Amino acid sequence: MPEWRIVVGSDDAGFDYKEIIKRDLEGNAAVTSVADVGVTADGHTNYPAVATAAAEMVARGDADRAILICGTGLGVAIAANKVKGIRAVTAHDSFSVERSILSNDAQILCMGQRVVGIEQARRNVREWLGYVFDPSSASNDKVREICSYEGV
Ligand SMILES: O=C(CO)[C@H](O)COP(=O)(O)O
Repeated sequence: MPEWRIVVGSDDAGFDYKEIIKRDLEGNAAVTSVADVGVTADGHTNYPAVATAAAEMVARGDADRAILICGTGLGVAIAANKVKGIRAVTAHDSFSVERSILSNDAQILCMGQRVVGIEQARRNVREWLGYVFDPSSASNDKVREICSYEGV
Protein backbone atom coordinates (compact mmCIF):
# COMPACT_ATOMS: atom_id res chain seq x y z
CA MET A 1 0.00 0.00 0.00
CA PRO A 2 1.36 3.47 -0.83
CA GLU A 3 2.06 5.80 2.08
CA TRP A 4 1.46 9.52 1.86
CA ARG A 5 2.50 12.69 3.63
CA ILE A 6 -0.36 15.07 2.93
CA VAL A 7 -0.75 18.81 3.37
CA VAL A 8 -4.22 20.34 3.55
CA GLY A 9 -5.30 23.95 3.20
CA SER A 10 -8.36 26.09 2.59
CA ASP A 11 -9.72 29.59 2.74
CA ASP A 12 -12.74 30.50 4.87
CA ALA A 13 -15.11 29.18 2.19
CA GLY A 14 -13.48 25.75 2.31
CA PHE A 15 -12.77 25.53 6.02
CA ASP A 16 -15.50 23.05 6.99
CA TYR A 17 -14.56 20.56 4.28
CA LYS A 18 -10.85 20.97 5.02
CA GLU A 19 -11.46 20.03 8.66
CA ILE A 20 -13.57 16.99 7.78
CA ILE A 21 -11.11 15.77 5.17
CA LYS A 22 -8.20 16.35 7.55
CA ARG A 23 -9.86 14.09 10.13
CA ASP A 24 -10.47 11.43 7.47
CA LEU A 25 -6.82 11.59 6.41
CA GLU A 26 -5.62 11.31 10.01
CA GLY A 27 -7.60 8.08 10.31
CA ASN A 28 -6.43 6.62 7.00
CA ALA A 29 -3.80 3.87 7.24
CA ALA A 30 -2.19 5.00 3.98
CA VAL A 31 -1.43 8.45 5.41
CA THR A 32 1.67 8.86 7.57
CA SER A 33 1.33 12.59 8.28
CA VAL A 34 -1.11 15.45 7.75
CA ALA A 35 0.12 19.05 7.81
CA ASP A 36 -2.38 21.90 7.90
CA VAL A 37 -1.38 25.26 6.42
CA GLY A 38 -4.67 26.92 7.44
CA VAL A 39 -6.95 28.62 7.64
CA THR A 40 -7.80 28.23 11.30
CA ALA A 41 -11.31 28.54 12.73
CA ASP A 42 -10.74 32.14 13.76
CA GLY A 43 -8.24 33.19 11.15
CA HIS A 44 -8.71 34.74 7.74
CA THR A 45 -6.20 34.21 4.95
CA ASN A 46 -6.87 34.72 1.28
CA TYR A 47 -6.73 31.51 -0.76
CA PRO A 48 -3.57 32.36 -2.77
CA ALA A 49 -1.35 32.44 0.34
CA VAL A 50 -2.67 29.11 1.60
CA ALA A 51 -2.46 27.43 -1.79
CA THR A 52 1.09 28.54 -2.52
CA ALA A 53 2.23 27.56 1.00
CA ALA A 54 0.91 24.03 0.48
CA ALA A 55 2.30 23.83 -3.05
CA GLU A 56 5.72 24.95 -1.87
CA MET A 57 5.73 22.16 0.72
CA VAL A 58 5.07 19.66 -2.06
CA ALA A 59 7.63 21.25 -4.38
CA ARG A 60 10.28 21.15 -1.61
CA GLY A 61 9.54 17.49 -0.92
CA ASP A 62 8.17 18.16 2.58
CA ALA A 63 4.85 16.60 1.55
CA ASP A 64 3.92 14.13 -1.20
CA ARG A 65 0.53 15.56 -2.08
CA ALA A 66 -1.92 18.29 -1.09
CA ILE A 67 -5.65 18.81 -0.81
CA LEU A 68 -6.85 22.39 -1.23
CA ILE A 69 -10.42 23.60 -0.70
CA CYS A 70 -11.94 26.97 -1.49
CA GLY A 71 -15.43 27.95 -2.61
CA THR A 72 -15.05 26.54 -6.10
CA GLY A 73 -11.67 24.76 -6.08
CA LEU A 74 -10.60 27.07 -8.89
CA GLY A 75 -8.65 29.85 -7.20
CA VAL A 76 -6.57 27.47 -5.09
CA ALA A 77 -5.65 25.49 -8.22
CA ILE A 78 -4.66 28.60 -10.15
CA ALA A 79 -2.51 29.81 -7.26
CA ALA A 80 -0.89 26.41 -6.56
CA ASN A 81 0.01 26.02 -10.23
CA LYS A 82 2.19 29.13 -9.98
CA VAL A 83 4.67 27.13 -7.91
CA LYS A 84 7.29 25.56 -10.13
CA GLY A 85 6.90 21.84 -10.62
CA ILE A 86 3.33 21.72 -9.32
CA ARG A 87 0.42 20.20 -11.17
CA ALA A 88 -2.78 21.12 -9.32
CA VAL A 89 -6.21 20.18 -10.63
CA THR A 90 -9.79 20.92 -9.72
CA ALA A 91 -11.75 17.68 -9.78
CA HIS A 92 -15.13 16.85 -8.29
CA ASP A 93 -15.95 13.50 -9.86
CA SER A 94 -14.42 10.06 -9.53
CA PHE A 95 -13.20 9.77 -13.11
CA SER A 96 -11.44 13.13 -13.12
CA VAL A 97 -9.84 12.32 -9.78
CA GLU A 98 -8.53 9.05 -11.22
CA ARG A 99 -7.18 10.71 -14.38
CA SER A 100 -5.59 13.54 -12.38
CA ILE A 101 -3.15 10.92 -11.13
CA LEU A 102 -3.01 8.34 -13.90
CA SER A 103 -2.89 10.84 -16.80
CA ASN A 104 -1.53 14.00 -15.20
CA ASP A 105 0.55 12.91 -12.21
CA ALA A 106 -0.99 15.88 -10.39
CA GLN A 107 0.25 16.29 -6.83
CA ILE A 108 -2.57 18.55 -5.71
CA LEU A 109 -6.31 17.92 -5.69
CA CYS A 110 -8.51 21.00 -5.35
CA MET A 111 -12.23 20.97 -4.60
CA GLY A 112 -14.94 23.54 -4.02
CA GLN A 113 -17.05 23.43 -0.87
CA ARG A 114 -19.76 25.36 -2.75
CA VAL A 115 -19.70 22.89 -5.65
CA VAL A 116 -19.50 19.29 -4.45
CA GLY A 117 -21.28 17.48 -1.64
CA ILE A 118 -19.21 16.46 1.34
CA GLU A 119 -19.68 12.72 0.84
CA GLN A 120 -18.48 12.91 -2.78
CA ALA A 121 -15.54 15.06 -1.67
CA ARG A 122 -14.57 12.52 1.00
CA ARG A 123 -14.93 9.67 -1.51
CA ASN A 124 -12.77 11.57 -3.99
CA VAL A 125 -9.99 11.84 -1.42
CA ARG A 126 -10.20 8.15 -0.47
CA GLU A 127 -9.99 7.10 -4.10
CA TRP A 128 -7.23 9.63 -4.87
CA LEU A 129 -5.02 8.05 -2.20
CA GLY A 130 -5.26 4.71 -3.98
CA TYR A 131 -3.90 5.92 -7.33
CA VAL A 132 -0.21 6.06 -8.21
CA PHE A 133 1.15 7.47 -11.46
CA ASP A 134 2.98 4.92 -13.61
CA PRO A 135 6.02 6.56 -15.20
CA SER A 136 6.17 3.78 -17.79
CA SER A 137 2.66 4.68 -19.03
CA ALA A 138 1.98 6.49 -22.30
CA SER A 139 0.96 9.53 -20.26
CA ASN A 140 4.47 10.12 -19.01
CA ASP A 141 5.71 11.78 -22.21
CA LYS A 142 2.91 14.33 -21.97
CA VAL A 143 3.60 15.07 -18.32
CA ARG A 144 7.32 15.47 -19.17
CA GLU A 145 6.33 17.93 -21.91
CA ILE A 146 4.55 20.07 -19.33
CA CYS A 147 7.58 19.90 -17.04
CA SER A 148 10.03 20.80 -19.77
CA TYR A 149 7.94 23.86 -20.76
CA GLU A 150 8.43 24.98 -17.17
CA GLY A 151 12.11 24.03 -17.12
CA VAL A 152 11.63 21.35 -14.45
O1 LIG B 1 -13.71 30.02 -4.63
C1 LIG B 1 -12.87 30.84 -4.36
C2 LIG B 1 -11.81 31.22 -5.31
O2 LIG B 1 -11.85 30.47 -6.49
C3 LIG B 1 -12.87 31.52 -3.05
O3 LIG B 1 -13.30 30.68 -2.02
C4 LIG B 1 -13.80 32.72 -3.06
O4 LIG B 1 -13.24 33.72 -3.82
P1 LIG B 1 -14.01 35.09 -4.06
O5 LIG B 1 -15.25 34.81 -4.90
O6 LIG B 1 -13.02 35.94 -4.76
O7 LIG B 1 -14.38 35.63 -2.70
